[in-house]
Amino acid sequence: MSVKQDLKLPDASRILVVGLGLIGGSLAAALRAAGVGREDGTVILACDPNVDEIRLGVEMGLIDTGSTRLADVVEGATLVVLAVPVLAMRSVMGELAGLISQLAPDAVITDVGSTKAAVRDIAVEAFGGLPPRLVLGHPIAGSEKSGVAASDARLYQNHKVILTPCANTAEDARQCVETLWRLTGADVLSMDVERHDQVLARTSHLPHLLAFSLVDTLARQDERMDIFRYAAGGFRDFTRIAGSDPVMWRDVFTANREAVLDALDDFEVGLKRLRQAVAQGDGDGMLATFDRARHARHYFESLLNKTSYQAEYQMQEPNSLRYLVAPGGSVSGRIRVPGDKSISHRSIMLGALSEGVTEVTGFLEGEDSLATLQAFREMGVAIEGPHQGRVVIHGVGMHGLKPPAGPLYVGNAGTAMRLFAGLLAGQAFDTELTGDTSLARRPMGRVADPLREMGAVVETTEGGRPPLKIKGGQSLKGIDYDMPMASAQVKSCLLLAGMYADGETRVREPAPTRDHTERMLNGFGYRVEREGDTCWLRGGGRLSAAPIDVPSDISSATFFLVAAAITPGSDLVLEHVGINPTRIGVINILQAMGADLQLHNQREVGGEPVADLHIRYAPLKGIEIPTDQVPLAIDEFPALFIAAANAEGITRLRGAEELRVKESDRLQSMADGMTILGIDNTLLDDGIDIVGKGGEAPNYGGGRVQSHEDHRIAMAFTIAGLRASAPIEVDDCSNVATSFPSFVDLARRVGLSLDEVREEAV
Ligand SMILES: O=C(O)C1=C[C@@H](OP(=O)(O)O)[C@@H](O)[C@H](O)C1
Ligand SMILES: C=C(OP(=O)(O)O)C(=O)O
Repeated sequence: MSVKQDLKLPDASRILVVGLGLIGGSLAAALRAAGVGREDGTVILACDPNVDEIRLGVEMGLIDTGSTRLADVVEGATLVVLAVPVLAMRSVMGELAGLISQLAPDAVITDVGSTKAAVRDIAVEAFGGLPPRLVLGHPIAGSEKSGVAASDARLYQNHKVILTPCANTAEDARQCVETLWRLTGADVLSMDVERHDQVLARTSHLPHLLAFSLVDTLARQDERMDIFRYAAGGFRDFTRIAGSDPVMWRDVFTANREAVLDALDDFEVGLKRLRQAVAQGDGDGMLATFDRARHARHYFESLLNKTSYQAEYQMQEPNSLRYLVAPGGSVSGRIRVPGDKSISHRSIMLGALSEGVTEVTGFLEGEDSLATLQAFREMGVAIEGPHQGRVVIHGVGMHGLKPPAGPLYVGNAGTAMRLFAGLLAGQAFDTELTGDTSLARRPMGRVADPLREMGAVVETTEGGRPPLKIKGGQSLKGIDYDMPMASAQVKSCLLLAGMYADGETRVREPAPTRDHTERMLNGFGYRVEREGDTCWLRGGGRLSAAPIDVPSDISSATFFLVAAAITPGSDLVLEHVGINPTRIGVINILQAMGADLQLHNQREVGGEPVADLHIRYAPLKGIEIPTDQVPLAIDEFPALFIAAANAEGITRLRGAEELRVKESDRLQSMADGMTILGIDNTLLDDGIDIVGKGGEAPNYGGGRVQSHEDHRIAMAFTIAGLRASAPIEVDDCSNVATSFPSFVDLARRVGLSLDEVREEAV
């Protein structure tokens, strides 16, 4: 479902298109198709040096009238669109500047040039400064065809238009140009002029240059007839754009010379590397490049098509997926939730650093673990998949990673950033780790400080926040570290750095935390010892590839355990769930509350215990959560709070201040949402008291709650719908894809009544 703003240009506009070619003509055609002109009295005019183009434009019904002379058509124009090649802009703007007094008083001017700094500089020269009502723009659409005859009303539909407003650009003028383009069906976004030119040099100008060059090179060769006669789809796909307008492209390369040369230099480095791999028959080198490219293309395509959560942050658009949960129902069936997130991250990390090939099954194809996978591809590791949870990692050994070309983006994943910090501190090259807005708020001093004690050079921003800049080539030494908080991420970070350090790295934890890193290191032949609350390893070892079967994530299973536990009539089996003793706090807590939860078919897969969990509804009672269970259930509390809201009596949680530094402040986010639903709660610094009514009637009302960029908050309030008296709406739910991409499907399959609403940013 999509909610579209009612788009409208002011009545009786006079839109003047200067340059009636493919771009200007298609704009006019799209405006006509959107009804502009017929009902609202808007006139569309054009100016073009070619009288035939004007005549054709009128015949095609695109424009009302036109002229070859600007002076004939400027009178009273409210919106002027300069759709001429970049280098023609100088004379057109110069002429327009002389006629400016004839435009309507608040007239807006915009352009469609493919490079923006050059157009801005021309405007400054022509108008003696940048007019506040000039909004520079660039529709990213085109075709190898040219001329008004090729106009296409759908040319801009679902394409991007980039506006590059400057500091003095009037906001109402920008809005007017945005409306103009949105009427054509385009997505409009803004960036600054310089960034636009850099980005376009790489994504548009460079590919055009390559296509022109390839076709020209082949066309000069003797056997050219044969080459073109037998050209297959690949040649056609690659060279389609070599049929584009030469004048326009000459202008683009002239106007954006520096950025294009930078892009070309980078390309030449990559091409040389690939040439060398081909010359030396370096199959692994080729595979690494092709595989990285193939997946990068897929990854970025999903970002651009906005099928992914990260897209919303990278494109700087608000998170706009809302869940609508109908009240009531019950859950039943037999399901398998996706693979464990913690183990999935680690499988890629250790697989990449191993000698040999690691095959992973059950890998979580969620955005957090995919970000880890992508980061290793960017460091030269060949990784096949994921395909239905299967990933094959061609390990490069402890010292085989290559410097990435830019910052490594790990999205929403705290685990990725903290574990990477340790691993990258031991590399020979510099790196930078960045993440989304939620991750940018999370504390990284907890890893940066002990890493510095080990001799690492790690820079954070103020308050120890991301991005992290890690200097390579440092010699690390082992430390004996007493962790101030119970954190598996800090422990794992130090163990990973410890592999690159001199001597022993020892970590003492104040309470047991998940031990997947230790188990997997041992499974890969890297010895980690433990005595009581301390574990340690010695630097300088090696990892040998080993197969990994990732069990289902108990943290994802939790949402359905709680759903069944609170809903009369429920009976559900969750298959193949990881029940590592450091993760089973949720089982212990639910059982202590009176849940009818049994473990069947207990077995071990790849060093991790698993079981099928069978849960049936039984009345729950409020309890004091034992503090030793807190680290063992740390990610499960949002869902457990919903269990508490349906239990009889008060549930008290203490010693859980770590919840405040997750994807959101989970104590606050849950308290806010519960208050909206009418669930009685008292928030403390390190915990919360929740008063549940028990019984089988609805225990609270409905309402609209926020996820605060936190997947677990979103899912917790979704299952709350089962016992609400009215619908619950949960805002900001795209982040669910970070850990549980199939959540909605599975929720519906077991019996929740749940709709997804996607809203366009307004
Ligand atoms: O090591 C891990 O995979 C994780 C450790 C926990 O974080 P902390 O180490 O910050 O407690 C947990 O909350 C996170 O979801 C995953
Ligand atoms: C805290 C979580 O993950 P991370 O720290 O990796 O962002 C989580 O998944 O609940």
